[in-house]
Amino acid sequence: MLKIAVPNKGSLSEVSLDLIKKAGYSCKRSGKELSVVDKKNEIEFIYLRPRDIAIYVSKGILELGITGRDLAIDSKSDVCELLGLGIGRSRFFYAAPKELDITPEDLQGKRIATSYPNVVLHDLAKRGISAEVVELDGAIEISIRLGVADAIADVVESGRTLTAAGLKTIGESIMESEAAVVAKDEKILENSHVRTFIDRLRGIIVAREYAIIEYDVPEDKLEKACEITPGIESPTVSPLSRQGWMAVKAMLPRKKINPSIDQLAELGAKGIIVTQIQTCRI
Ligand SMILES: Nc1ncnc2c1ncn2[C@@H]1O[C@H](COP(=O)(O)OP(=O)(O)OP(=O)(O)O)[C@@H](O)[C@H]1O
Ligand SMILES: O=P(O)(O)OC[C@H]1O[C@H](OP(=O)(O)OP(=O)(O)O)[C@H](O)[C@@H]1O
Ligand SMILES: [Mg+2]
Repeated sequence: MLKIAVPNKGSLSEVSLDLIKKAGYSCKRSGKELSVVDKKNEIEFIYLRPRDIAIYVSKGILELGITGRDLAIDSKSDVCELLGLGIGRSRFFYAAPKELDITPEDLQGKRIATSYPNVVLHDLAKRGISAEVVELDGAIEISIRLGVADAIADVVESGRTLTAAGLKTIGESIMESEAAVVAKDEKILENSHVRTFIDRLRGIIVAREYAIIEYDVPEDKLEKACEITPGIESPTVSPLSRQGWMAVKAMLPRKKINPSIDQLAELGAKGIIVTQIQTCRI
């Protein structure tokens, strides 16, 4: 039976489990079970701390895992990413008290608090900076005020935690992260259950990024309309019973929905409808 590690807590847990559920798998725990078997799909979902997932996968103990790219890098485990999931997105920055006017190069000889020691040590080495890395488990932002560090390196999402602690980022982001499906290597794709799992998750991710747009348009405006909604391969075009009018249907990136509706309406399109996609295979 295929064994897949899923995050048991933290920022990635709920979003990953929701994605797996929408892809038609049953992985929901009723209590504190450490694993859930989906008999129908022959998969065992193992609940692990996201930080540990890449370790089990790299050793070949579990075939797949869902973890953060940054956590996998920091664990120094040898895993490859089969699919970025577009959830749990974050950036990783150095930060210091907002009144200090410093750059990462000024961190020489300083104490830097972080939960990602390997990421930070690697970045400091790249910059040729020697600094002390103070490893903490969480609440990193308060470590400067409490006197154990001069600067921090941490995950930033909205930036609200930094602002609340009177800190600001310094320098460019060191790393961008999202949740991803990881495996020991790509050979695992020879397993049909693995391919199905990846394809189904991809279906949900693509469905979240696209919508279906449908509208009617005068035949002489069809070419221009198809340029606005080119779809993936090409739009579906069918004649209306009303002479001189065509119906068009296409997939459209969500970000383009409103500007495209404006342009189509301007062109003379009527009955423009946009619907959500639940899942897809493109
Ligand atoms: N706002 C966020 N805070 C922390 N991690 C985030 C955030 N947004 C996305 N992530 C990602 O979630 C993963 C960290 O998850 P993890 O469960 O280890 O820590 P956490 O979410 O801080 O949970 P906790 O501190 O409660 O254990 C990383 O991949 C990180 O990039
Ligand atoms: O930019 P923001 O949206 O504010 O999010 C980033 C913050 O969230 C996380 O902390 P978390 O809440 O997990 O607490 P922790 O520090 O104890 O891990 C992370 O370590 C940052 O502190
Ligand atoms: Mg945290």
